Parts: sequence; structure tokens; C-alpha cells
Amino acid sequence: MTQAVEYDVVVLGGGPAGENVVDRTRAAGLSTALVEAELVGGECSYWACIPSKALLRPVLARADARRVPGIAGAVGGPLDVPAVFDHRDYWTGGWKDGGQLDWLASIGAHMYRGHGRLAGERRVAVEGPEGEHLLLAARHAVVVATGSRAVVPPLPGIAGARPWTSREATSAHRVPPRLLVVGGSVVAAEMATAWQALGSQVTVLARGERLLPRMEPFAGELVAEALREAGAVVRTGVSVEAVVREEAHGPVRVVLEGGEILEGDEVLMATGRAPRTEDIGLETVGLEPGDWIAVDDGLRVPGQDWLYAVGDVNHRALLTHQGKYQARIAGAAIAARAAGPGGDAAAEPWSAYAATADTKALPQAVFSDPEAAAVGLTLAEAEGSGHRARAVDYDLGSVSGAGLYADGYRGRARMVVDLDREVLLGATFVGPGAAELVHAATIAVAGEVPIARLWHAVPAFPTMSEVWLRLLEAYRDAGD
Ligand SMILES: Cc1cc2nc3c(=O)[nH]c(=O)nc-3n(C[C@H](O)[C@H](O)[C@H](O)COP(=O)(O)OP(=O)(O)OC[C@H]3O[C@@H](n4cnc5c(N)ncnc54)[C@H](O)[C@@H]3O)c2cc1C
Ligand SMILES: NC(=O)c1ccc[n+]([C@@H]2O[C@H](COP(=O)([O-])OP(=O)(O)OC[C@H]3O[C@@H](n4cnc5c(N)ncnc54)[C@H](O)[C@@H]3O)[C@@H](O)[C@H]2O)c1
Repeated sequence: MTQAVEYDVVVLGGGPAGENVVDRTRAAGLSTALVEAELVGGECSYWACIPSKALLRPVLARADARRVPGIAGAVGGPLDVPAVFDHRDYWTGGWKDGGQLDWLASIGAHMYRGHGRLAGERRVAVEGPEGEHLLLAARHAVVVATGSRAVVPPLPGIAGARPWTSREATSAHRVPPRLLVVGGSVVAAEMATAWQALGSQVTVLARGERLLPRMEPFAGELVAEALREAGAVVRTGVSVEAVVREEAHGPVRVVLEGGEILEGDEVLMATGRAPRTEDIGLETVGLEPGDWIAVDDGLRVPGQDWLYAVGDVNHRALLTHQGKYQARIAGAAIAARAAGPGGDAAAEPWSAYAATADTKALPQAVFSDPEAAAVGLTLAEAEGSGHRARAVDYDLGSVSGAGLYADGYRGRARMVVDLDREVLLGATFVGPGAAELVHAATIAVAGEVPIARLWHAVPAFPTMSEVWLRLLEAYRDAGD
């Protein structure tokens, strides 16, 4: 039997969630090992949040400038595409994780590059890049943070069609003349916005009736309208039946239900995520390989007091900031329990040891043009979960701050109020620059700030945040 190298904590997967667990357990003085198969920083740093936002920033900055008199004339031309790619490459560190390795060393964490698998209780086996094997043992906790990968639906022809997933869409160095995008959610909306502006003729094929299906209906409607104005084709209610590329360097064809065939140079499958759990030894601890890992609010796997799962892999909220939040909570709980029998880590809602905001106050910002940002419940979700709720809407473009931000500003805001408790259940903002509006709403929802007190949170003039005042006035004037 191989001698195990012992640590207090072993973290499997070094994406944003895993890294933040390491940060917290090291801060508590616990010896910690991190096992990472690819690059420390994970999907977010190299093939998701960071490169996508680096591609989108020049797109949104140009779009904003084009709506401001005095500068609009100077930004009429195309984007400098090689410079946009350089900007994106800079932000991914050229797909190298040297900076992250330096940080791990600086906090005294040990990093093992290789494929990790659970090997029974408190054990992680690591298979290194040269096939070498090592066993790690955790005195206090193992934290699984192996994230997720893109789902490619098993459609006829798809394997040979070499479709793009989010990885290629965020790392490509060539602009395909025609890009077909299958899916209608966040990856589809953001990548359609980016690649249409970078020079592709984009066609979005969404099977639902609108884009951004998890947000208020007006979000997807405004984003689709703007994509069409930018020259993209947006089709909703369509179902893709096959994806075929007959010649290796030839075009790709998408066959729709009913037989219609669309041709492109690349096809992006923006069709959701699957857990990276099929080969991480879940069967050695009685869990099902390939499944999302269910956890309680304390981020522990029920029945296994040493096993935690944070980030995408637990399927609570597939967002970096939420994975990092879970990591801070799991790290604090592990440290408290490691401190001894007196270490109290009861997962009471809103305590330092419970991931409460995942379900009650989850924010998301989508960097399409216009941006769409939301927190908490939509009206439909509030009503569906039994609240007596009212939605109050306001045309964001009527606020002076928005009018000054951009000529002809188009946008909309909605707050959803719990009529029994007079607190906010959710809020949505759509419009240029609207992503920065959501954090104020997150504070109001997470803090359950009474509407009566929100009147005293006076927005500065002339900022877009004055929309809060207008929403409160609209709520007051609507009566009960
Ligand atoms: C295109 C795109 C854009 C996005 N933009 C945003 C955004 O703007 N904001 C936002 O909040 N979220 C965004 N997301 C979601 C975000 O990327 C994820 O929520 C986040 O990366 C999850 O972090 P994680 O640490 O759980 O997992 P990951 O980032 O997936 O990291 C998991 C790590 O575990 C490693 N690993 C897996 N299996 C093993 C193993 N067996 N052994 C060792 N290591 C292993 C992987 O190599 C990886 O490094 C975006 C997603 C996509 C696809
Ligand atoms: N700015 C951000 O916060 C940001 C940006 C990008 C991605 N993300 C996160 O990454 C995750 C992945 O995003 P996503 O957009 O890929 O997935 P998603 O799960 O949000 O949406 C998947 C979409 O694909 C469609 N779909 C699934 N199978 C299909 C099929 N066979 N044919 C046609 N359509 C199909 C679904 O109807 C849905 O609209 C999400 O959880 C998202 O929140 C966040």
C-alpha cells in the first residue's frame, strides 16, 4: 500500500472555487494540498468569464461610445480585431498559470499537477502527467471543486462536425465569416454579441421562445432586438436535429426540425454544462460517477462529514462569484471544525457557515449589448413560489443619468416586491452599463431592507441609480 502524504485539507480542482477554499484553509493555518489536472484558475480564467469579458469589453465600449455625441464619429469603424485578441490573450496569461502557482507558493499551499480521484474516505489518488501515482490523505476534509464542462448534445453528425464549445468561442484566434450559435441562454447571448461585432455573420438558434430564459422576459427581448440591429439573425422556437460537416475544411450544416438547412463556417454549441465527475472516484465513497454532487447548505455531502463540494460541481449556482462564496463558507466551516470539539460550524441560514445567498439572493450580470443583470426572483418565480408579489417597472432611459450615459438610451428596470413583508424579492436591470446596478439590489434583497428604509438610500444625481427612486415612486403610486 502506497504511503499517503498527509495534509489537513485536500482540494480537488483549482478553479475559482477550489482556489478560494485553499485561500481560506491556509489563512486558518491548515496545511492544504491542491490537485489540478489542467491550469490553476480553472475554466473561468482561461475559457469562460475572463476571456469572454475581455472579448466583450472593446465591443461594449465601442457600442457605448457610438451612442455619445462628440465621440460617436471617432468610433464608426470596425474593431481592431488582432488588438482585441491580444487583449483577451493578455487576460488569460497566454493560457499559462505561472501567476497562480506563485500565489499558491506564497501562501504555503502545495500544488499537485495531475488527475485526482477520491480513493475512499479522506483519500485522494493523483495520477501525474507522466503517469506517476501519489496518494494524499486529509486529516480534516476533502473538498471537490472539479467544476463543469460544456454539454454537446448527441445529435446526428455532431462528432465529425467539430463544433465549437465555450472553450473555442472564448479562445479562437480567427473570425469565422459565418457563425451559427445553438442555444439561447447566457453563453449564446454573450458570444453572439462578441462575434457579430468581431466580424462574423452570426445566426442564433434558440429552441425556447426567447433569449435569456431564466431572466424576466423583457431581458431576452431587448437583447434579441439589439442583436438583430447589430446584424445578427436571431431565431427562437427552433429545434436543431443534426449538425454535419462533410469535408474537414468545408462548411458546417445545421439541420432544423422540418428539414431546413443552415450553413456556417463554425457552429457554437452553447447548450449548457455537465459536471466533471465521471472519473473522480465518486464510486469509492458511495456516490454516482457523472452526477452533480448534492450538498447541504453547509456545502457538505450528506452522510460524509469530511467531504465538501463547492462551485459548479454541486449545481447550486453555476457562477464564479457564487462558487467563491461557497468556498469561503466551506473554508470557514472546515477551519471551525478543525479547531476542535468546541469549533461551532452549524449551518444556520445567513451564518458564516451556510450558503444562503445561493437560493435567496443570487446575482448575475450578462455582458451582452445591452447588458442584463438580475438578482433574486423574477415575478413568475415569486408567484410560483407562493409569494403575494408585485412587479414595478420603469423605463431606464427616462432617468437623467441614463440619458447622459447614452443618447437614445434603451433599457428597463423591474423590482419585484413581497407585498406581505414589503421587501424586495428580486430586481432586473437591462441597458448599457446596467451590470453595475445589480449590486445595490443584491444588498437590498440579501439584507431584506424594508421598502420604507430604501427611500432613505438616496441615489446620487445624475447617476443611473436614480432608477431606484423612480421604482419606489411607481410602487408607492400604484397603492396596495
Ligand atoms: C463562456 C462562459 C462565460 C462565463 N462567464 C461568467 C461570468 O462572467 N461570471 C460568472 O460568474 N460566471 C461565468 N461563467 C461560469 C463560470 O465559468 C463557472 O461558474 C466557474 O468557472 C466555476 O468555477 P469552479 O471552480 O466551480 O469550476 P471550474 O472553473 O470548472 O474549475 C474546475 C477545475 O477543476 C479541475 N479538475 C477537474 N477535474 C479534475 C480532476 N479529476 N483532477 C484535478 N483537477 C480537476 C479543472 O481542470 C478545473 O481547473 C461562465 C461560463 C462560461 C462557459
Ligand atoms: N455572465 C455570466 O454570468 C455568464 C456567462 C456565460 C455563462 N455563464 C454560466 O455558464 C453556464 C452555462 O451557460 P450556457 O448558456 O451554456 O447554458 P445554460 O444552461 O444557461 O443554457 C443552455 C441553453 O441551451 C439550450 N439547449 C440545451 N440543449 C439544447 C439542444 N439540444 N438544442 C438546442 N438548444 C439546447 C437550452 O434551452 C438553454 O437555453 C450557465 O450556468 C451560465 O449562468 C454565466
